[in-house]
Amino acid sequence: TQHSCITPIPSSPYTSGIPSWLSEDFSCTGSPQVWEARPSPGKGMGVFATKTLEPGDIILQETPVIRIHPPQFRDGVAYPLGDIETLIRRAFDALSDVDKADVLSLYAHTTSNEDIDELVAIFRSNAYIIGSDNSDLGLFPKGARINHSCRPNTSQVWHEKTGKRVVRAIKRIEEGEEMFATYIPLLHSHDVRQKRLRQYGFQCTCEACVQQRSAQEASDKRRNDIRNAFAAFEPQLTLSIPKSVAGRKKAQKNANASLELAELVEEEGLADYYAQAYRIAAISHARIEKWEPATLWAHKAYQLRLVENRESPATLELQALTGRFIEMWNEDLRNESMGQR
Ligand SMILES: C[S@@+](CC[C@H](N)C(=O)[O-])C[C@H]1O[C@@H](n2cnc3c(N)ncnc32)[C@H](O)[C@@H]1O
Repeated sequence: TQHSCITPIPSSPYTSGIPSWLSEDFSCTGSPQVWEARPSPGKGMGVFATKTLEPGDIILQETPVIRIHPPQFRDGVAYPLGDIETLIRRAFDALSDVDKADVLSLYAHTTSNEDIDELVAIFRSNAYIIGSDNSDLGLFPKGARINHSCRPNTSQVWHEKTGKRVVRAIKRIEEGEEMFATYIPLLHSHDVRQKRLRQYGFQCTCEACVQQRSAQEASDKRRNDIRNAFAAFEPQLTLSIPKSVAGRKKAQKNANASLELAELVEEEGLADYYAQAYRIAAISHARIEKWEPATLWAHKAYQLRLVENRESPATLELQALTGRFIEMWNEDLRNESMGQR
């Protein structure tokens, strides 16, 4: 039996196209359950690790018990819940008694002055956006027990092909530690995040939100700097190597800034953003023809994306970049050794 679920990362998969094992349907079978649901002080139920997990380990893979396609649903825009009541009710009625009981046991936040259908309230508190174009909503009774943190240690990816949502560790999680996901975008200040989370009916008491004021302010500044840096780097992420002196100087400055960005994201512990920062460091070093760091950063970003999804455009792009940078690095090494002869 297979006891761990770490996607194998080959040491040199970059040579030609997609390695055969990548196109196989990897699924983690026979792994023991690595989590348990139990009360989490101040947060209702929560999900806790029953063994120590490493980044990339699969925590659970789950098919939605209810999946609906609300018309005109747009990610990021509050949806009129009344309109989806019929869809939810119809899907619920078709469930087995066991599944119905599972759904009805989920937490539902309501305020005293609202008259809201129980199922709709359950959906509002627990449903995740899914679908290849983020156009559906899915209810996952096991994953729904994972509480929110503004410094999460898990992330989840929806796989349209398998119809499953895969939750993985993105940091080392010690046995007994609680697992957290994020319900909101995290590159915002404490106040903005709290406001967003109030829409879900709770005041966040995660480790990032209960820090002392000075630590809070430092964290706000880091998140703000990271968000600005991501935006500022966006137009610079091309592989063209600047020729002018001014262009080269700017590219050198950017390469240094990209290292600071990677450090900042790590310092803030926003593991969901590591791959994005590492990709920026990779491309920024390629633009100054520093092929060794370019390769190493691209490889780091590739490894993270690979675990998330083997076939996503982001993964394939990083695979190609790593291969290309390795070739350039090799050429440098060859030229160096010729020069020494
Ligand atoms: C998707 S459910 C998570 C599981 C839930 N704790 C339960 O008992 O089933 C979301 C609800 O959990 C609670 N919760 C999640 N994260 C929290 C946090 N960081 N701080 C306080 N409450 C939280 C809130 O009541 C929220 O509406």
